[in-house]
Amino acid sequence: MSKSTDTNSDSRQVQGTAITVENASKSYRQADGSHLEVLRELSFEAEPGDFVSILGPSGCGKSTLLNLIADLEEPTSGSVTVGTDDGETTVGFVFQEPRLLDWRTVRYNIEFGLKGMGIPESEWDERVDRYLELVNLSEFADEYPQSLSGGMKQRVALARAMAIESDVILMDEPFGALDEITARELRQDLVDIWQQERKTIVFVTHNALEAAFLSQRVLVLSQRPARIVENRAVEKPHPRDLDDPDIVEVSEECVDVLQEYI
Ligand SMILES: Nc1ncnc2c1ncn2[C@@H]1O[C@H](COP(=O)(O)OP(=O)(O)OP(=O)(O)O)[C@@H](O)[C@H]1O
Repeated sequence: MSKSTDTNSDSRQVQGTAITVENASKSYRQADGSHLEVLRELSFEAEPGDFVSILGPSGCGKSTLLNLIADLEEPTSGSVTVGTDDGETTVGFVFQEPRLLDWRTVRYNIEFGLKGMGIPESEWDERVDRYLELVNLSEFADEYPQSLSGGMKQRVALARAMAIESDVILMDEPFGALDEITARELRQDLVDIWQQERKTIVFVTHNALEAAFLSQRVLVLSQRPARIVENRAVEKPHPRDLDDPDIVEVSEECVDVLQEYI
């Protein structure tokens, strides 16, 4: 895992890993033998500890891009490198649905992720306690998910992803199913956690304002076959407000580009 210190205003000890995507394309073979071209020659880089959002129309290939970064799928051409070519890297995923085991406690749900990653049992208690504290759920460790609100469940999912201490966290519309007030709270919490942990985060969303608020960089994808039609740095340091004119301006620019390429 690479460690370095960055120079921007969100500087903390950086824990994450770089991502390099070079001319990556992805096509799927369909039942009738034809090919569905989903991603076309995408190139971008994320520095260790960056927060990058991917914004794009429905079905353009955002989840496919996350799968390439997670090494769950191979690009048809081009390359996707997380960390160095030879190093082992780990990724944590957070999805739109929290995907918790409802019949198991919050603590067990996080331990289950640790077990899956081969983390020694002797470390589980410390990790679970630490990451539940980070998401403000310490007192809910022994509760079952059905007694938690949607926002709390999503916090557990975030703690589970963080607890494996992966190099990269991939988030696929994690707040898309939450009401706006809860989503606002979680966005701020995510920024706070990111500033403390400085993992590399790639965050998929349909919401341009969310992307502008959270990230250091917003990549806008076109309709399929998706290309990167905007690669926009967001210079404003955190803490940010959703209604800050600089953030709103970035979001409006991204929406304009989206509209052009839909
Ligand atoms: N394994 C697969 N085999 C065949 N086609 C696939 C496969 N995975 C994804 N696709 C197709 O690729 C396209 C892009 O899917 P993907 O889920 O990446 O889009 P998305 O931008 O994440 O969508 P949404 O915004 O609706 O979440 C879709 O047409 C989908 O049907």
